[in-house]
Amino acid sequence: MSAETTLHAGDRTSAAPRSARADAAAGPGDVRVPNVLSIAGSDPSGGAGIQADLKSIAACGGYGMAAITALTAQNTRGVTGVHVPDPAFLTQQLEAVSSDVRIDAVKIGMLANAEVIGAVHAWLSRERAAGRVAGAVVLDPVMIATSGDRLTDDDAVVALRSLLAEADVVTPNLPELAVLADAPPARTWAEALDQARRVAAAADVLVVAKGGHLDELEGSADGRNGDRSGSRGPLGCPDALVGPDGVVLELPGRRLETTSTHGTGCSLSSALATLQARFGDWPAALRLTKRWLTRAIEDSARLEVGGGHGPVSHLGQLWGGHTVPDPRADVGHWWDLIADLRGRIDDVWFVRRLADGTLDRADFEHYLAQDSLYLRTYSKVLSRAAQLAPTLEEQEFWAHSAHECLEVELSLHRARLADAEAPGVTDPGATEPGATEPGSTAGRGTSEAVSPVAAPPPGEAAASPETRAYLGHLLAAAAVGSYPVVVAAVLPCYWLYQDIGSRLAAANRPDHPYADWLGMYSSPEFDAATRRAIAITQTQADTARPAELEAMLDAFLESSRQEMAFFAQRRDS
Ligand SMILES: Nc1ncnc2c1ncn2[C@@H]1O[C@H](COP(=O)(O)OP(=O)(O)OP(=O)(O)O)[C@@H](O)[C@H]1O
Ligand SMILES: Cc1ncc(CO)c(N)n1
Repeated sequence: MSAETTLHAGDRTSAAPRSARADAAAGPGDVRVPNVLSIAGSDPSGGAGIQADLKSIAACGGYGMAAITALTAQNTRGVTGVHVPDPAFLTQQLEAVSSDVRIDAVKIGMLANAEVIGAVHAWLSRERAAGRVAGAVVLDPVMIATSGDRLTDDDAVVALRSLLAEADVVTPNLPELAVLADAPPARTWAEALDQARRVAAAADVLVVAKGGHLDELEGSADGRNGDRSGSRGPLGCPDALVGPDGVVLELPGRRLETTSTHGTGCSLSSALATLQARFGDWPAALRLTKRWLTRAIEDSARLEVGGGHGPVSHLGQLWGGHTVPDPRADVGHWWDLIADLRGRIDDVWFVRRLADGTLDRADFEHYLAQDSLYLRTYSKVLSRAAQLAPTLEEQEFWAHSAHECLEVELSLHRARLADAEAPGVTDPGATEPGATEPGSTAGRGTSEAVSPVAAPPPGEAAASPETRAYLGHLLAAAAVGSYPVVVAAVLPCYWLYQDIGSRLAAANRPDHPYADWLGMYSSPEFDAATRRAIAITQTQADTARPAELEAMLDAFLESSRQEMAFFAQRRDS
């Protein structure tokens, strides 16, 4: 493992993408285009080998180079011949590249025999020592093609094991993993993960365990591998990043019903090398790689190539208007970026006291009054989303949410007016007649179950500076933001509430002073609305250009900060 990667290996455990705010600037225009060298065999049918690598590198935003280790005669049905040029000529190719071009990442694929492995090993050690190969090395220990044909001599395995130590990441499929672990093929996904950990520890590398071959495991013929993959349900296709201490990142995946998986291993390893070079972080790179590859497999349906195991559509996402893989286009990455903030919300005095039942009634009422003001305007911003929505279905979703918000606000308002007429009714357990039903789907639809609260002065409560600041941000998005920006701005109000709500609901107990209210804090309807808002935002991010993505992420992060400040506000502020 190189010094460079050992450094990043520190990130293994934190799994924290380097792309904290500034580094999230990941558009093709913002990030240096890495020079990525593939050292691999040729597949003339274009789906695997260097052909797949060059397409994958390009699709992921890198400049691709290729030194050819072997020429295969193959197509989607199988391999009919292999020609291995003199390893000295491979060395000549490699030196031609490294003597001239800065190499930001290396992907190593098919190495047909021990001599070829030796040539690559010698070149790599030399060039790394000289500082001419500074980037990470991803080794795909190719042994057998998808068609079942062998691509590597048996005696090459020993040499391949010694090359592992030069790599930063190794990407074996399940049969190859067993060979590297010198063990019988894993019978379960858990066993595969354990083999991966042992290989990682022995060679001090990271191992990507791939689930592509899970369906071939003994007993998987029924189409389910629940106990085998550690998850119930239909046969999945998980991948995992495993280090010497165990799993660093496990990515569940859907298993796509397709025969177009020729070259998926080549594509995965070269995409991973490229995205790691762009973002400097293995977990983030693997997440992006998996997302990209899954779609490339889906897009294979558009190709008509051969009659066997067809290739994936490497460039289909670009043809369809999507961006080059960019963490900013992954709403899950946005959520990761606010992990610190999320961690701190639970410690905000208001949330802590709400959870443990020590929240002062006057503080609770202040919060409800501000929430009521907030919801009135938030509803207008949701209406703006409805106005901009590109489909009837999305328009309906936002309009419905806007309506729910008003219902909640009106019930709060009525509750306070009723209390103003009947002062002294402060039993927190009582229920306000006419309050809306639990399970509102509004973005902040959590206040409808408000029990009669001590009456504030009739009329309007003044908006606090925090309420004003949050609404100012949302109104600005509504006034001049595009649909993608508006949906990104309203999202934290759903997502953070849903997240906190589930923890608050868990903290509830029958004698809690705000038991009714906490009980309403999470509901299946609100969960569903949150999922829908996330999905809509993700769809917009999928096709957003870099500048738009930046604006979406900005809007999301600012709303998240405002949510935090809203919770943290004090009565006398
Ligand atoms: N049917 C599928 N649906 C979804 N993802 C898949 C499917 N088959 C393979 N993959 C994904 O493709 C990648 C390669 O996995 P696999 O285990 O097939 O590697 P491989 O055998 O080295 O590939 P190759 O076909 O190039 O030899 C992994 O990310 C895996 O999850
Ligand atoms: C050249 C080449 N490399 C790797 C693979 C594995 O998919 C293949 N089929 N062909």
